[in-house]
Amino acid sequence: MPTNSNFPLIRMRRMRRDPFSRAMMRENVITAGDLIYPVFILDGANRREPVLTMPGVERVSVDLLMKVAEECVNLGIPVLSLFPNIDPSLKTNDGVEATNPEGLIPRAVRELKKHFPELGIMTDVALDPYTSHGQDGTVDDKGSILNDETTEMLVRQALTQAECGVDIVGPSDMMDGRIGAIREALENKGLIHTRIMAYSAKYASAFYGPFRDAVGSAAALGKADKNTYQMDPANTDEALREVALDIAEGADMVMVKPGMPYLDIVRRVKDEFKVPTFAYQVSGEYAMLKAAAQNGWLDHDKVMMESMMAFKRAGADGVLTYFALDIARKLKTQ
Ligand SMILES: NCC(=O)CCC(=O)O
Ligand SMILES: [Mg+2]
Repeated sequence: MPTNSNFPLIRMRRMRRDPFSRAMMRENVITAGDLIYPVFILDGANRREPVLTMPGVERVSVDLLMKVAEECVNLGIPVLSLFPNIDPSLKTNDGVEATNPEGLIPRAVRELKKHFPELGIMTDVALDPYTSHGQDGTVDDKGSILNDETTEMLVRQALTQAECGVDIVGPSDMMDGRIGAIREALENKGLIHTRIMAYSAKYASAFYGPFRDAVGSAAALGKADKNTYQMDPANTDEALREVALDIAEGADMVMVKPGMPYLDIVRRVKDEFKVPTFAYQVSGEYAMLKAAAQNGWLDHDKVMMESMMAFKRAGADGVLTYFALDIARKLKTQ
């Protein structure tokens, strides 16, 4: 026995013995209010297409999106986040379709706000669903992603979204200076209530693979990578610098992405800045858990809830997750 042990005065198992004492000492809880539900949408009416690499996830047309929104409201999920699958004929080098006020996302936002004014709506500010090459910005003839030209387009995209009533814009592109540029443009237009959730520490991750199938940018991107703007998975201090810059530029909330493999970053960001901090359990994380569960290798609901608890324990104030409906339904029956 080590000399500093107080055994048997201290028996850690005493408090774990019964459900009531486990409940008394539980440090974290999961609620529906922690969830943000990312939804893929496409043009047309009464259309739904399964995303084959994300079992249980579909792309839906705007009319069917209303049913999804209704379920979010009924389950107490506060925010729905929209991602578009854009018709290839509308894609260009500069992704200008992202600024079309009659485009898919603006139409969806107006429809949602008309029917569910109390539901928070978040939109992605990024050009990859709209570009012919699948990068998040304008590409020059040497293949470089142009920071400042891209930022101008992102500002126009964010204003288009804010003008049709979106509550939260989520710039996910990792261009330098875009949070400040978007915040200034929103203020200048009197759009002072539009919240910004900055994808501040977004890593160049292979866990995004299924998402690129879902929005239809995978084929265009091919074998290219996003290493010149998204972060190197080897770094942590750099994430803190990115977050500090986005807060200084006017972000209301910051995000770390991916989620489970980057919980160390979530914890460092929360400890350092004490601002609303979110994590994105990305498509590849979802696909891994779903595939293992489908094979009978993992218990679906248990790993889903445990992964959510891991985000809470790491300090996340909320999580964007494709499991959001499943988690909220489960909470309701518990
Ligand atoms: N801007 C949003 C994403 O890139 C999501 C990635 C994923 O779910 O894999
Ligand atoms: Mg940055």
